[in-house]
Order: sequence, then structure tokens, then C-alpha cells
Amino acid sequence: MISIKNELHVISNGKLSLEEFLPIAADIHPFVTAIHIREKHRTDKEIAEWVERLLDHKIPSNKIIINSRAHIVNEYNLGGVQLSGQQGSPNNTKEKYPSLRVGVSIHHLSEVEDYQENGADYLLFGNVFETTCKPGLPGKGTNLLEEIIEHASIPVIGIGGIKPSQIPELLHLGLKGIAVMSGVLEAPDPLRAVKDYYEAIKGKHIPQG
Ligand SMILES: Cc1nc(C(=O)O)sc1CCOP(=O)(O)O
Repeated sequence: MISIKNELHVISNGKLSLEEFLPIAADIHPFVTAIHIREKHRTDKEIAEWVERLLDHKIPSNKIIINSRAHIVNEYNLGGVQLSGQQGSPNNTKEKYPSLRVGVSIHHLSEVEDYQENGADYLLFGNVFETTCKPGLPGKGTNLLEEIIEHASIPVIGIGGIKPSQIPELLHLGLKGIAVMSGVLEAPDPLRAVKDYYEAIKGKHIPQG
């Protein structure tokens, strides 16, 4: 189930309790490349508890990505850390934790070169489309996305308002994967929803026959 070439990341929304999030994560993990713990309001201790409970629920450690807390990623040997643009250069993080996979969230073309030269392993670009998660911010659109992909020598993952039906078009532009929050976590049936994303992602790239 994990042999898809392109990546599907599901990002926690900061609204669910751990008890609400765990059964969803346990259901969806076979269909995703990564589950991001993006719980900015929680303490390190709470994030560590999330990690331990996810591991108890058999979520593979290499699928867990944590927003900004590189020391927790390092402590539990997880899949990676997701930095926002304001959190310094990826190389600073790698100096401290050399084996960490570091993704950086970007929002402008001008950031591409900076972060890839400074050690980012991939770029998360958004918001591609309008999304309720970023109220008031218009989507940056597929033209800018295409420019970002052209300039980047490392994988670009798209985020923001992405629906399964838009995935073929985005992959066609050269996107390496997509990340989704509400489309899965606010769906009436998150497992059904993640399968729709999974089918759309694998549809184009799994060799047929
Ligand atoms: C967490 C996040 N980061 C974004 C960025 O542009 O960097 S957009 C976003 C929210 C994505 O949520 P949904 O899939 O529900 O649109």
C-alpha cells in the first residue's frame, strides 16, 4: 500500500484531541506517506505523548513528521521535521541532528533557492488553492506552483485546498506530492476520504499491468 511514487501527507489540524486523532491516524496510515503533527499550541510534553500514543497504535515511526520540534523527531527517530520559513535554515537543524529529514514550508518563489541551498530535503508550497484553513488568503494558483517546481531541484509538495479531482493536474506540473488537512480530517468519513486521495495520487504513477 505504501509503494506509491508520489507522496501523500496528512496534516493534523490543531482542533482534534489526541483521543479523536488516534483512531483516524490508525485507520489512514497505510494510505499515506506521512502524518504531520502540526499542533503549534501544544507543549513539548504533549507532543511527545502524541508521538508515543501514535507509536503504540502501530503508526510507523518513519511516517511521523513533527512541525518545528526537531529535538522530539530526533529523540524518537521519526520521519522528519517540518520547518516554517521563520525557523532558521535547515542546515542549522542538520548541524544539530545530521540524519534528520527536513522539509520547509514556503509561500514565495524567492524562498526556493534559499532553502534548497541551505539543506532542505523538500519544499511544502502553499496555499495552492483557497482554503478555509487560511481564511482571507487567495490561492496562489497553479502558475506560481509551476514556476516554483521549475526553479526547485528538490521535491515540491503542494498544500492548501487540494481536492482529489485536482491531483492529476498538479502531478502533471511535476509536483512530487500533496498535503491535506481538512479534506481528510474534517471529512465525514476520513478513511473513505484518504482512499480517494490515495487513488488519485497512485492513479497516475503506479505502473499498470
Ligand atoms: C497547514 C497549511 N499550510 C499551508 C501553507 O500554505 O503553507 S495551507 C495549510 C492548510 C491546508 O489545509 P487544507 O488541506 O484543509 O486546505
